[in-house]
Amino acid sequence: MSPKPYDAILLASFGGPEGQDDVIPFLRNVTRGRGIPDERLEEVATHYRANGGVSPINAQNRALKAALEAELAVQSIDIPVYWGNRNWDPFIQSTLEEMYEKGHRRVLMLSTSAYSGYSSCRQYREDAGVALRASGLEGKLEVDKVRQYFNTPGFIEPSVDGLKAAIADVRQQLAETGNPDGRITVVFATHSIPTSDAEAAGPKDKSYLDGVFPVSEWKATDLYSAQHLAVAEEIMSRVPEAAGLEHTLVFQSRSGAPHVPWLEPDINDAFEEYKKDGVAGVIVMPIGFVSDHMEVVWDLDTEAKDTAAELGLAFHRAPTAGTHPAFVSGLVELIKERLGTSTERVAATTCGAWFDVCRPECCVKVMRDGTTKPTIAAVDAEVKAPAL
Ligand SMILES: CC1=C(CCC(=O)O)c2cc3nc(cc4[nH]c(cc5[nH]c(cc1n2)c(C)c5CCC(=O)O)c(CCC(=O)O)c4C)C(CCC(=O)O)=C3C
Ligand SMILES: [Fe+2]
Repeated sequence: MSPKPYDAILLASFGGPEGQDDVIPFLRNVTRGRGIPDERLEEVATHYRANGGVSPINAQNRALKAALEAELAVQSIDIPVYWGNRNWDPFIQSTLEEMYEKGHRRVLMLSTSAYSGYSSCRQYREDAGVALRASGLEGKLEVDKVRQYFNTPGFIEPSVDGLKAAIADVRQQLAETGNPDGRITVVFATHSIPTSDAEAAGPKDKSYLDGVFPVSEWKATDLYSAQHLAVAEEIMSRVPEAAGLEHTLVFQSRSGAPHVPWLEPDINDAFEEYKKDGVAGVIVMPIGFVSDHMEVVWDLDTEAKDTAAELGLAFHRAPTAGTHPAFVSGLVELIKERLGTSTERVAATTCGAWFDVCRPECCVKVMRDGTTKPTIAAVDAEVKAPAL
């Protein structure tokens, strides 16, 4: 897409509760209209309750916002960063209203979500589309979106550092238990999603992917999984110490009704299989996430770690990108790309730079009433940019 003089950045994220009283209202916001059983909500509430009702995600987003502001200042790029969430205060709609009141007219949205898919990409486009419509700012405030960045060097590099440290740690753990040559599996972990969402990920007409991520390169699976597999392979190839280690992609944090199929295997079930196969240690690489939020500290550092301990597997969980300097400067590169001050569209992996503007019916989700929600940042977006 041709560059534009954006006048503000919207850091868009998931949001999380900030105290015990927020937990249930937050979970209701997340699951509204999605058929998540009450028992699952009660179960997830206990993860937040154990942490004082506070999700780590908001502090992590405040830190990311500060790190982006600092890097923009170092590079003398004069553009303010605002923050808004899908599920908790400050909500995307109130942030967009504030931005408009302060005089901004061309906003570039940057989300804390790296891959294609409904929850990861399209739902952020809907959040903005719905907010513009509900606030009456449709046609008055332009909101575009930074491309999905799973396969940018800035997203990959923190995991390269993390994998190196993890291998050293697990080797040490195994040596201490008298098994220095024990088999290690590198387990790349991401959020499970319904298989129907995985199949709908990316442009509906897959021929749009020719020259970006041709179907011939991800024949065996869906686009969401294929993007993760490409990232996993790229990380493995950048770590010489990982040569000879096996690696897999697993899924975590499944919700939804039991009869609805979600991507598998679950990380805990996978650990049992590895144990049976003679694996001695696991390295968990949480590549599906951008910060060490609740899905990481609970589902991986608590549940999966416990499973590993019960099975007698050595365990190490690598950090997410967080505020790693390579990640922060990589995000600034993506902003510069859209401002037109950097012309290089960087991409790592066999997959090329993703779309700035989504192709028709990308990651489409039809609601229960048969309609789709208003979106931005797509060739078929319902909410049009104003003629400025
Ligand atoms: C792909 C994906 C990402 C990764 C990409 C991205 O980062 O965007 C992600 C991130 C996150 N998911 C999070 C939390 C939750 N996700 C839930 C439910 C769901 N997630 C889904 C998918 C994803 N989720 C889906 C298909 C559902 C079913 C309901 C629905 O279709 O919406 C529920 C409901 C209860 C439950 O069943 O778990 C909660 C509480 C938090 C915040 C953590 C914190 O508070 O620190 C974060 C960053
Ligand atoms: Fe989630």
